[in-house]
Amino acid sequence: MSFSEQDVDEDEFGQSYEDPSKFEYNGEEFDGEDINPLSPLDDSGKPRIILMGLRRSGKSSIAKVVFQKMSPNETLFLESTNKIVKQEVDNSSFVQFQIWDFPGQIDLFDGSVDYSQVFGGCGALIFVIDAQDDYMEALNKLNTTVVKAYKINASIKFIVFIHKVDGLNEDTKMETQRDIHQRATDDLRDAFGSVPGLDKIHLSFHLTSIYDHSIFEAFSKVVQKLILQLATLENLLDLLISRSGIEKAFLFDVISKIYVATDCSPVDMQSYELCCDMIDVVIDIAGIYGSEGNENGPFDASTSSIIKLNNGTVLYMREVNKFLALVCILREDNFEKQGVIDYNFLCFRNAIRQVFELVSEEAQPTTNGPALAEEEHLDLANSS
Ligand SMILES: Nc1nc2c(ncn2[C@@H]2O[C@H](COP(=O)(O)OP(=O)(O)OP(=O)(O)O)[C@@H](O)[C@H]2O)c(=O)[nH]1
Repeated sequence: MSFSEQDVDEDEFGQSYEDPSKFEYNGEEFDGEDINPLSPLDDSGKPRIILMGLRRSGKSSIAKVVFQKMSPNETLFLESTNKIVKQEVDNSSFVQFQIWDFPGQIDLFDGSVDYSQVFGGCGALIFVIDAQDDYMEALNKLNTTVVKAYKINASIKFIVFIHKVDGLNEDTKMETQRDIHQRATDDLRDAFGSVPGLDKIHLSFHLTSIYDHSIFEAFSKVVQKLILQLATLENLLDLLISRSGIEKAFLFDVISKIYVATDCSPVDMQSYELCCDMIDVVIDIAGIYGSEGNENGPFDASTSSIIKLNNGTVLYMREVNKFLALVCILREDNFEKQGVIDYNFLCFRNAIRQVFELVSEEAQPTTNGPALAEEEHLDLANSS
């Protein structure tokens, strides 16, 4: 991306930038439709995420709270699942996939289910362990499930949700996580003798609860494992924040509040919660005061919002497309150069569009994604 001399203006800080209106991508809006950044592994066209675990561990509650906006208290009345429930996550969502919720009582060896088909097309397997219960039986089932699934499909990503941690104090939480991590990896090591390659399995562990944002955060990490262009998106966000005086930036799937990427600085739960709350506020306000004729719902490419907190922090949100929004956290003094941030955002948005356009053009995208995130391809302005 480059621009010629005559297009350049200077702002009051002596910072030069191009008229942002020129950065509409060939005058078209990037609506993100028909692009799924996740790669399908079977002929359904959507990748599959499987939820497994013992009975009453919380699997259906997770799927309903995250993707059907059920309130956590309502899950108290959920009936036990007695057959595999398949849920499509695709309406109004950038990341499209299927969730298969397995009944807790299912026996992996009773022959009633064709597991080569189930695990063969699976992208990620989430095993849910109830941290408020005795977890020895759950650990045994985790081990047999991982071994069986890995034998069928060695590319599955395995994630363990240590769930219902809302009932535990901080010390017990940490101790439970350490203990489960230790036992689960030891059990897998013991199984190494029988299955070659098992030593390469990596289990990730997340402490989760449906009563706070931890379940959204953990699900974001799961979805990110399936995004082929993740490294490229992260590099783009790193470049954006370093040039714009931003402290933290999340690229959100607006409706699910899953973040599809963030910059390389660590995520703290409070920042993530603040950004989620901002999205809720914007959706509510846009729902009330937004234009009625907007067929895309409350959001379009020109939606933006600024919230100034009384601790000198600014939350800044910009729509990337119909489904995606960038939410940034920055210091109020750095927001004085909003023109630079806006300019950089438009470069960023174009780069994102190019990443996904290239991917949708390529039948077999490469694991690293296109090399767009290199500085010479992205002429960002520098806020300092
Ligand atoms: N305290 C707490 N309770 C939870 C949490 N998640 C789920 N629950 C409760 O756990 C119970 C069981 O939840 P379900 O979602 O039905 O469990 P499941 O794993 O789908 O159960 P099966 O369908 O029998 O396999 C419900 O009463 C939920 O309200 C959580 O994060 N914290």
